[in-house]
Amino acid sequence: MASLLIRRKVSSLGVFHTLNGLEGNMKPFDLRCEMKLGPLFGVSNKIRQYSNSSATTKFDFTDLTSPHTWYPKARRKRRKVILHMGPTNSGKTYNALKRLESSPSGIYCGPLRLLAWEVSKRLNKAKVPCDLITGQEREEVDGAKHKSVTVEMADVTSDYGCAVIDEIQMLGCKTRGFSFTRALLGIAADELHLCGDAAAVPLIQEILKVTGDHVEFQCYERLSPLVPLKVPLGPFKNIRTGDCIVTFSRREIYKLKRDIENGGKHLCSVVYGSLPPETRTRQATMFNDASSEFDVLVASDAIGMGLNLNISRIIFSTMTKFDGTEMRELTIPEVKQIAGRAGRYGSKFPVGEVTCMDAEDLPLLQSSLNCPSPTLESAGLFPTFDLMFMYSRLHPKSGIYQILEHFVENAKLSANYFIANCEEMMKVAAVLDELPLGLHDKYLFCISPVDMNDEISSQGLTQFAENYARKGIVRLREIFTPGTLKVPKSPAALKELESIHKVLDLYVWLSFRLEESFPDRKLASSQKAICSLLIEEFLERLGWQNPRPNKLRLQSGSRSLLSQNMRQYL
Ligand SMILES: Nc1ncnc2c1ncn2[C@@H]1O[C@H](COP(=O)(O)OP(=O)(O)OP(=O)(O)O)[C@@H](O)[C@H]1O
Ligand SMILES: [Mg+2]
Repeated sequence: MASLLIRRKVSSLGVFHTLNGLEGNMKPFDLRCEMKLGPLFGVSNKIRQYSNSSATTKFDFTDLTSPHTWYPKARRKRRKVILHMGPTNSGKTYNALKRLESSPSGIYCGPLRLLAWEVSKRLNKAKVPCDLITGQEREEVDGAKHKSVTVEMADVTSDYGCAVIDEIQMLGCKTRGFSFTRALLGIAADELHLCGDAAAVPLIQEILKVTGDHVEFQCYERLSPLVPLKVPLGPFKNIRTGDCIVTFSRREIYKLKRDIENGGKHLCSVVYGSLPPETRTRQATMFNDASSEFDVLVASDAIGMGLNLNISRIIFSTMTKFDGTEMRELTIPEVKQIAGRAGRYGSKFPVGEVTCMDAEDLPLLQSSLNCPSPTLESAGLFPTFDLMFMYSRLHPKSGIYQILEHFVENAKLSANYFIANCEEMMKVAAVLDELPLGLHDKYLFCISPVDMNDEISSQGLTQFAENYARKGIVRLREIFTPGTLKVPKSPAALKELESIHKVLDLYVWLSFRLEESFPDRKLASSQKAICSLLIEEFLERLGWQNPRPNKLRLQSGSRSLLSQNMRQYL
């Protein structure tokens, strides 16, 4: 590992990567939304007084049965909630965005950075100034009254004319669901548009019974047909322009890319979860661009939600995926979401097709497409920091690990909710409890976008937390030497560069929350940009192995462009 001076020895990186399509930065919400209450991220005086008083002993902080009361600003409104429900590619998001565009102020909350990016671009193009805000990005536009954000960044402290929560069925997700619940209960908008699968309707109705909101429905039908094919793909020579091959392991993605490119007819863009978001965006853009030679996409389910790509046919290379614990078959919603990327209305391909590489998988594909998604039973929930803080006042000896464990084991919930899976946070908590940090700092590190299954990423977090605890200031150069990044020469080196990108990304994330203690955001951002350009250069070089002279010429042209792009960062 050239550039990261992580103290402990990093063993070889044999971790099996799951590509579950979730954004790397999609850790739980940004505290500051709730935390405008006081200087130290909002542990307000009111709460301090309250938590010092004898009332704390009588109050059960693990009682999470009325989460709608956590958001007084939203509760002061009688929101008009419009449920846009229907299958993929039916215009749900399109119609909700039309309302957003025409409102004097608004916020779009999406599950993916790519979607937030697409929406901010669209609004700005329509002359509606719109900020883009994700965990690690703040692109502010002069005079903007609109924001496009990843759902974890949903703002529950401001007033909006209109809000959109896209892919609302994600509130049933074990790890990220609670951020959707928070946005659903907490956004103070006159109009709240919820887009998603009809499987979420009964649950949303139940949840909103206690908020006093007015609920309306708009049901949608697919705008263009999706045809499940009766035959599998067959040999790779049957691949054609506009195809997207879906697989769930990083290794398979690169193998497929190479196999297809070796055929000499196509170049492949790739999109998967652990690629830097900006690289994913550029790879998707390149595939979407008819004038680019990258006419085939090889992707994980990172493309599976809401995105509008020029895909004519989805080909499942497998119908099973490793979900972090075990290999399992794809669920009905997963199959529908992924298949729904083919033949988007208004794209180059008016009819979408879907098939598998393996004939044995066709029956599962067919049955999944024909079945309705199972109705959602409950939504994710997670205690606010204030509740944890008050609980900690009663149990001053408990570390954050014990506090989290206590909430997970003892939280009282109504039937509409389940407590979020916070195993990842608890892995971080175990490390942090060794350090002399306050509860809030620990909480902040716990919700940061670290990937604890990635050794480099988790050691980056440990070093940031240790240096922060020791000195109160963390200089990037203490663990990173700028100028040492290189184009990866092997898949292992590529993976390492992706991990380095994650550490730099973590630094940027922390710098937005602990500005004075993490002062090198500019340097971290520029090194991040170099990482993603080097990764892209590696991806393009894979393409050059292709024995097509005309493509070679084109690619070397784009390489010099890439080098120029890099020079501005170096
Ligand atoms: N009335 C319309 N006029 C023009 N284009 C439209 C219209 N409705 C939808 N579209 C286009 O059709 C495509 C699919 O629409 P949209 O993204 O809203 O579907 P969706 O139902 O949200 O799909 P998903 O469930 O996959 O998110 C988009 O490119 C959108 O711009
Ligand atoms: Mg949509």
